[in-house]
Amino acid sequence: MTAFRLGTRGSPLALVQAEIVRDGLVAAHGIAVEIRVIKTTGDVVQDRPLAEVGGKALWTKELDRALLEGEIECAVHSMKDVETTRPPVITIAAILARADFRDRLIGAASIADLPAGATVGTSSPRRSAQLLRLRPDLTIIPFRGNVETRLAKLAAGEAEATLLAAAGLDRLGRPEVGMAIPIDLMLPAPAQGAIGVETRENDSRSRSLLAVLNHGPTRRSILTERALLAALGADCHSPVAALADDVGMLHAELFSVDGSAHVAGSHTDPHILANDLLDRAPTSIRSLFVRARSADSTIKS
Ligand SMILES: NCc1[nH]cc(CCC(=O)O)c1CC(=O)O
Repeated sequence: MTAFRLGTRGSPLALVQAEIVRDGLVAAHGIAVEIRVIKTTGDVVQDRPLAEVGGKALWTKELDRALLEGEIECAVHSMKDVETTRPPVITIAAILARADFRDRLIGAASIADLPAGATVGTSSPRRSAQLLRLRPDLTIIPFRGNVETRLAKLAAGEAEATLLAAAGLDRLGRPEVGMAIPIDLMLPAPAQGAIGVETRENDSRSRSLLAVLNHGPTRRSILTERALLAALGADCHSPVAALADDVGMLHAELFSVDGSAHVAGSHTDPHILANDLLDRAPTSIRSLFVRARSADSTIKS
C-alpha cells in the first residue's frame, strides 16, 4: 500500500500541525504517512492585508485542487483560515481537540499597560477593532506574514506590540511568548485554536482513517461558530469574534472597523444569535456583513 498523503501549506506552523495529524494517524493505524507541501497564493502574497488580496480562499484553493486531483488524500488546515462555505465534494473528516483559543499580547503585560499612542501591528480587522474599542489612542499598522515573520517585525521595532493566537505560539514551541488576554476582554476569532483535516466526500477509506482523530466537543463548537459566520454573511473584512463553550452556549461580538460600535450576545442557536446581533447592530456594523438579509422584512434602514 502506498503512503497516505497529507497536504499542507509550508509555513512552520502549518508543518507542525501536519506533523500532529501524521503522528495521530501513525499511532492509531500504523500506516505510512507522507507530508506533501503545497504552495498557496496566500503564502506568496504577504505584503497586503488578507482582506484585500482575496480572502481565505488563497489558502485553500491549491490544497482543494490537489485534493480533488488525487495528489493528496487529505489537507490539514487551521480551521480559522477555512472559508465558511466549502465545495460540497470536500468534507471536514476530523477536527482535533482545541488548543488554547485565546490571543496573546506580545510587547506589553496587558492591553491597559500599552503606552499611550502605542503602535500595534495586526492585519486582523477583529483584533484591530477590539484593541481600538479598549484603547482608541492606539495606532494600528498592518502586520502580515507567518508567526515567525511577525515576531521578527516586532523585534525589529516595526511596532511596539502585536497579537498572536496562543495556539500557534504553543505549537511552535513558544509558550513563553506574550501574555494571554482574558476572553472577557478579547473574544477570539471563530474556530481559533482548532486543526481540521479535509478529505474528498466520496473517499470512504480516508474518511474512516481520519475519523479517529476527531474530537466531538471541539467539532460541535467549531461547526457552531462557523454556522454563525454563515448566518451573518461574514467575510474576511467583518470584525467578528465568537466562541462556543463546552456547554453549547455560543458567545459572539461584532464591531465597527474602528471599534467605536459593538454588539455582543449569547445563544445556543447560531441563526437566532446572528439575527439578534444584526438587528441590534448600527449601520456601521451591519454594512460589514455581506448577507445583510435583504429579503428579510426586519431590516429597517
Ligand atoms: N491567520 C493566521 C493563523 N491561522 C491560525 C493561526 C493560529 C493557530 C490557530 O488559531 O489555530 C494563525 C496565526 C495567528 O492568528 O496568530
